[in-house]
Amino acid sequence: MRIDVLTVLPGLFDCFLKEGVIGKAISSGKVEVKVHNIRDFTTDKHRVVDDVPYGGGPGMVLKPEPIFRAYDELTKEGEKPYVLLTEPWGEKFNQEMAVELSKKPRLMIICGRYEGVDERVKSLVDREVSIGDYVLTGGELPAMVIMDAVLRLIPGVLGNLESLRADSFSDRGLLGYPNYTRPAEFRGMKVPEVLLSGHHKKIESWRKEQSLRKTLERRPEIIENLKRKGLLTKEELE
Ligand SMILES: COc1cccc(Cn2ccc3ccc(-c4cc(N)[nH]n4)cc32)c1
Repeated sequence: MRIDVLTVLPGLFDCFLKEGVIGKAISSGKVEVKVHNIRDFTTDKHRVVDDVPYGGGPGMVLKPEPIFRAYDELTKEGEKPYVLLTEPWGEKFNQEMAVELSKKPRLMIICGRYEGVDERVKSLVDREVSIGDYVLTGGELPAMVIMDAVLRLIPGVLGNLESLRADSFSDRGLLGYPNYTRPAEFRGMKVPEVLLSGHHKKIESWRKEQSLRKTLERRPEIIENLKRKGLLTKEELE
C-alpha cells in the first residue's frame, strides 16, 4: 500500500513514521508513506497556503490551488488514490472502515488546518473522516490515527502476531480481553487460574467470553450491529 499525506505541518509525522510497528513496516518496504508539504505546491514567493474566508468570520481557510496542484502532481502516474479528508464532523472512523481502507492499493490523506480547507477541495475527496466528536487543531493527528489502524492490518506488518490473531476480535470491533503477565500474584491481585492452566481451549473460550461480556457491558451497540450482520457465531450468541 502507498499513502500520500498532504499537510502544512509535515514535521508532525516524523516520529510517527520512524518508530514502532509503523516505522518498521515503512523501513522494510512493506508499505510506502510519503508526506508532502502543501507549501511546496505554492507558486508565489511567500508560499501562501491560506487566506481569509469569503463572507467574513474568524480564522483562515486553506486555499484550493496548492492542494489541487499537489493532487495533480501526485496522481500523474500510477493508480488513482482513494482520497480521505479528515474533518471534525466527517464519517466516524471505526475498525470496519480501517479494514475497508486497508484493502485499497493507494490512499491520499488531506490534512486541513486553521478553519479547514476550501469547500472545492472536497471535489477531490472520496471520504470525509472524523476520529471523534471533539475538535482538534488540525487534521494531522486524525491522519496518524487512521494510518496506524489501517497499516497494522496490512499483511506482514504485524509479523508473527498476525497469524495468532487470525480470528481477531478487534477486526469485528469487539473490545479486547484482559491481559496479564508475571508475577502470578501482585499486591494481592491474582492472575485468573484458567490463564495458568496451559489448557489452550479453555483459555481461548475464557478470552472470547471476556471480550463479549466487556463489549456487551460497555458497547452493546457493537453486539447488536454484529448480530444484525450475522457476524456472531451461535455459541457467541449464547
Ligand atoms: C473544519 O472546522 C473546524 C472548526 C474548528 C477547528 C477546526 C480545526 N481543524 C482544521 C482542519 C481539521 C481537520 C480535522 C479536525 C478534526 C477531526 C476530528 N475528529 N476532530 N477535529 C479539525 C480540523 C476545524
